[in-house]
Amino acid sequence: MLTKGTGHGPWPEGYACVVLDTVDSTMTEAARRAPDITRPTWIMAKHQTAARGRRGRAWIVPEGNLNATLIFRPEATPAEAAKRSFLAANALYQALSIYVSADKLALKWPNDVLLSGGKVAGILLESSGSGPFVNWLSIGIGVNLKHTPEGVEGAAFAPTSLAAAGGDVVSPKDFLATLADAYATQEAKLMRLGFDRIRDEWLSKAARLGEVITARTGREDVTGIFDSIDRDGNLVLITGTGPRAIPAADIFFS
Ligand SMILES: O=C(O)CCCC[C@@H]1SC[C@@H]2NC(=O)N[C@@H]21
Repeated sequence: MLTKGTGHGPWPEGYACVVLDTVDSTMTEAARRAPDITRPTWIMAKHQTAARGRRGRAWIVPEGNLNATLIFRPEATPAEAAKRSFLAANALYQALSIYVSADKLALKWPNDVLLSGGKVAGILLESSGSGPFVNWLSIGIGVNLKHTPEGVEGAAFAPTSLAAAGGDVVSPKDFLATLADAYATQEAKLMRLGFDRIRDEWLSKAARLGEVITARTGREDVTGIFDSIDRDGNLVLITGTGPRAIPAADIFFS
């Protein structure tokens, strides 16, 4: 059972953790360290000067929020590696539910965590490799623990924070310890039971499942009933012309 972690450890078996004061981005730092990584390593920074979000957006990081990247070598194809975003979302849901009532939390495809309807956490995946398997995978995670970022423009979901939603006070390092534990459990589940079980867990926490939503792909807006995610992690909408599997989009609720 997941319990509150402390930044003093222990870290999950086989994992390492590095805590830095200031970096440009923990994603960039992970890529710099990639050649020397011999075991899964969490890289946390108290401050980031050039944090990035999905689709080239900036990520605003007031002090007291979590900035961390897990880098490891998953021995997976790029498509298999990409499914790790669902593991990360499940782990975030579990970790956050230690500090705030779980009925306020929901997962939004592809990889956001909502708290009282606002975005409390985001996930960014990056990988490198030219063969059939990725050489390394980085899972970047930002969690608004203490502060709600200001100046976020054009977001489909307004940001919120654990503090704003009445959650417990927790330091980034203590939260990371809880999250690291939850993520290691997800990896073990993937190895033992396969992606279907990860997907089922994700779907059980999904926002607006069975309801009408809109996916903005960049080329078109697709509106339909949110039916499922498929075995590749695509969003499945039932539209007026039949089921559509959507690999990448921003989601809007009606
Ligand atoms: O757009 C999103 O929702 C993803 C945001 C990911 C932000 C995190 S903070 C830690 C890591 N370092 C970065 O530069 N980005 C990710």
